[in-house]
Amino acid sequence: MQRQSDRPPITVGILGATGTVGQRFITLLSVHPWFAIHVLGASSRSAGKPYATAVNWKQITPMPSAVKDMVVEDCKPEAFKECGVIFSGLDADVAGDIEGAFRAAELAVFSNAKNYRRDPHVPLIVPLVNLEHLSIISQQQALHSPPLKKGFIVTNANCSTTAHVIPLSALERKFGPIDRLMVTTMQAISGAGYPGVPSLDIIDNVVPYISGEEEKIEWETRKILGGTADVEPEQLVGEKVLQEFDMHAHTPLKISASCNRVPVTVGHMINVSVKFSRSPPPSPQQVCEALRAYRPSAQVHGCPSAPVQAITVHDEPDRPQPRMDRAHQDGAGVSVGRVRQCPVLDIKFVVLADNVSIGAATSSIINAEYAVLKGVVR
Ligand SMILES: NC(=O)C1=CN([C@@H]2O[C@H](COP(=O)(O)OP(=O)(O)OC[C@H]3O[C@@H](n4cnc5c(N)ncnc54)[C@H](OP(=O)(O)O)[C@@H]3O)[C@@H](O)[C@H]2O)C=CC1
Ligand SMILES: N[C@@H](CC(=O)OP(=O)(O)O)C(=O)O
Repeated sequence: MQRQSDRPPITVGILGATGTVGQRFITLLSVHPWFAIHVLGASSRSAGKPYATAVNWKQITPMPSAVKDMVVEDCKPEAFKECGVIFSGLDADVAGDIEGAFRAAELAVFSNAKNYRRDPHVPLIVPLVNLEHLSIISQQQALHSPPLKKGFIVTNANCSTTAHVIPLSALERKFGPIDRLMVTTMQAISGAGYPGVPSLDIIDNVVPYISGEEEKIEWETRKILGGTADVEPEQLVGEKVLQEFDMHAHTPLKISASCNRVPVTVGHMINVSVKFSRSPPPSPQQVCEALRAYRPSAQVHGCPSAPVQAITVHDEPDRPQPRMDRAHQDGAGVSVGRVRQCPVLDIKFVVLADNVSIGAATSSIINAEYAVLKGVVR
């Protein structure tokens, strides 16, 4: 079989290319071994302008020269019809209609937006956790009217959900199901896009509310770790495939999330406390060993953007910290620290993830890499 690295690059389009996530897509894809940026799309405010004029570039690396003169397109499928893959960093207010139209036009869409995450026939994939859920794409295509041959939508999760399900997946694979879970987030300002939270609201402050976030984290965690949780029975066409991976089919996961916005630019930190179904629970040392040994299928299958180490475990008592640890491995993995016994549940720890990289763009890219390896992108 011919390897992807021996083939011509796959042309890709980026929707929402001027935004926080779109800019990270450009940074990562401009040096990608398989994908080549072909078209950039954004709102009518940006369309028709050269990318360098339309965008307010906020990455710490310079804008890649190859995109500077590309003229930004409206997000209409015709301009993207040559693309093998579409990455979407669209504002959720418009992502539903636009991504739906791209799918109907037989385009393969990898989305960061929340709009389709709860659809039972759309995979919600954190690539260091549940790449196997990609297998429900064929059902999504079959159910579309008319049935689709190449078009589909794959979503990745909320950035906080992504951060904590990675260590949770490592623990469940080693020690069996988690029974219950409390998470408290400290979310960076960049999570709200640009310009995001007004400076007068966030400097010298913590805001203990992010609209819709707690419900999303609770629901998404159950869909990712529990396969089909909360899906109405009549919608369960994807059930058969997902149940195979569902550790919670008979032991529903109980989860409570509390979300806070903190004055950090990039990097979501989450305090996690877990109770395992099994008794006695693993010790903190066993937990650290399981986290360090975790090797998700993105690594096993050789996805080029997968981090070498999925979970970096810190022994220092005051790590991870956003400023010091978010850039580790280009933000493609997560960092865990302060693994210790919890006197109320079993074990508690803190996890840090770059919300724009593994929390968004990097996840989409690894999902697409895996889809290429599996022949789903044609
Ligand atoms: N930031 C983060 O950490 C994360 C974000 N997400 C999700 O990713 C998506 C993008 O987020 P983010 O980059 O932060 O958002 P931004 O607000 O920074 O960017 C939004 C993008 O959408 C485009 N857009 C807005 N309106 C329209 C329209 N009517 N038609 C076409 N394009 C439009 C904007 O183009 P223009 O510049 O022309 O207005 C811009 O490119 C959102 O759905 C968000 O919820 C998910 C995980 C993490
Ligand atoms: N709401 C998240 C980022 C985000 O956009 O999430 P979602 O894609 O789930 O709407 C944050 O503010 O940090």
